[in-house]
Amino acid sequence: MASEAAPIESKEWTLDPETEYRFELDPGTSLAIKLIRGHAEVFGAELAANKPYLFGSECKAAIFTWRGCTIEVTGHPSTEYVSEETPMAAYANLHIAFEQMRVRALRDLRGSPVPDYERDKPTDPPRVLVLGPENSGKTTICKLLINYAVRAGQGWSPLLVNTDPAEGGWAAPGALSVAPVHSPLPTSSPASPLGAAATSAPTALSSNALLPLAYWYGHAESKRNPLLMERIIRNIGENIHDKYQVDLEGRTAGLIVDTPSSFAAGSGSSDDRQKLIKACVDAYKINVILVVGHEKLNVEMQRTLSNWTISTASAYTTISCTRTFTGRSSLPPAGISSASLGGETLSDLVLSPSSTVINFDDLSIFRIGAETMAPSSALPIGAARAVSETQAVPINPAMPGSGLLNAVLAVLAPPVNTDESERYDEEILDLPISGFIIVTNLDIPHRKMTILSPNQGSVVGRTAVIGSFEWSE
Ligand SMILES: Nc1ncnc2c1ncn2[C@@H]1O[C@H](COP(=O)(O)OP(=O)(O)OP(=O)(O)O)[C@@H](O)[C@H]1O
Repeated sequence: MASEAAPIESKEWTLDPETEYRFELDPGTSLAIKLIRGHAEVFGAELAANKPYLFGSECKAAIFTWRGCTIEVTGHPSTEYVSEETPMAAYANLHIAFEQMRVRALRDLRGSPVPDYERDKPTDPPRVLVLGPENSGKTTICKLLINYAVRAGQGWSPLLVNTDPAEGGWAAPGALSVAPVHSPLPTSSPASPLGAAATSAPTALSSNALLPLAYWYGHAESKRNPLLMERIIRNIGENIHDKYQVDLEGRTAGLIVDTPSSFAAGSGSSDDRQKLIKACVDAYKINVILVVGHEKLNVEMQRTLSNWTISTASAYTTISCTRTFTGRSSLPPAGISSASLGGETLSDLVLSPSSTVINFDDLSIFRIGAETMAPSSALPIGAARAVSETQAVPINPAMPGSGLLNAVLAVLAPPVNTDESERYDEEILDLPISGFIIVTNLDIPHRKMTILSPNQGSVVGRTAVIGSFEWSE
């Protein structure tokens, strides 16, 4: 029998007010952090005292304290140090400004008296678009501002919109999503930067309160199919609009939109980039653009979108993070038997995907656009595409080279309206995701395929869409 690993020694760190303990983890290692004295937070989510929090999967994060604290760290991070230079004071100021906007919006909605000094101030809640280069800390700022809003004690549930398909928000990479956030979002692993949600986590979790609405884009890069990206951005916007029509108070909490780094710069066409930024501005009625660490983009935004408040936040330069499909749970360092990972008890985090064999005809599978798609600007003048970017092309699993083996597919929700006369050609683009499957085996002679799914529900009769993500163990 293998002997248990010897407990790893713990180290105490005493942090002065407004400083942070930063760490980075190597692959396969984990770290447990316990708050011993004082108050501390990780990207805006408060740590409870005397409870070990587990970090894994090459996580890179910081424990910040406003008033000083002592933490106990168990594990061997590849880098650890205390930084006195943090952008937190600037972020807190932003939060205060947004909080005032929310209060004014709610006061206006309820018809409450307005103090004289506030009479000329706008009454729109903050609808913030966060732009910036790769690893500049965009997702972190979104999370922090959302966490401060939900902690304000006013009952706000701001919407967090994720338009970064490489990240996938609460769904799998390739998805764009939105969810109202009711409680602080945890940090534990770069594989699930926003924590788990009902659609991606085991059923026992408290984070199941988070119910995102997600659409399938299917690729990591926005330049692959900007037209489809734009359509999904607008679809999410329409859903938000519909929600706000029936939830007038909910609207006053505002929203925060995380974007991919390709919106700030990149190898794609700058026209497409500008179009996608404008699609976000229109679809989410953005009134604040927050540019993270990108002076040139800040100036460009001021020029093109002169009516908005543009703020620049200082960037945190980072190493790149590996992201995985499911965000497997990390094992705690030796000596730590119970800990919380991303706000959840470790024992609740065992995923149990189910494998099923289905007939080829049980599922209708499509690809949106052609498999390889040159941008429209690269086509010869006058040339038309054989397959348009938003055309749903059926895939026959019996055809060799279908690309289905090991592919990640999004299973779409059935159309709400089943009236045949209401159907339209591109309807498939407007259906949200209801789950994911991976094709693990194709048996062409018997016209059967094996699928692996995190959900137990049947997919028979459903529509699934392939993208460019492949599953690998
Ligand atoms: N103050 C900090 N101390 C330590 N790590 C940090 C700090 N701020 C952010 N990070 C880490 O840096 C990494 C990159 O940050 P983040 O994901 O927010 O950047 P991003 O701009 O959204 O990245 P991408 O371009 O991939 O979308 C994350 O792992 C995050 O946890």
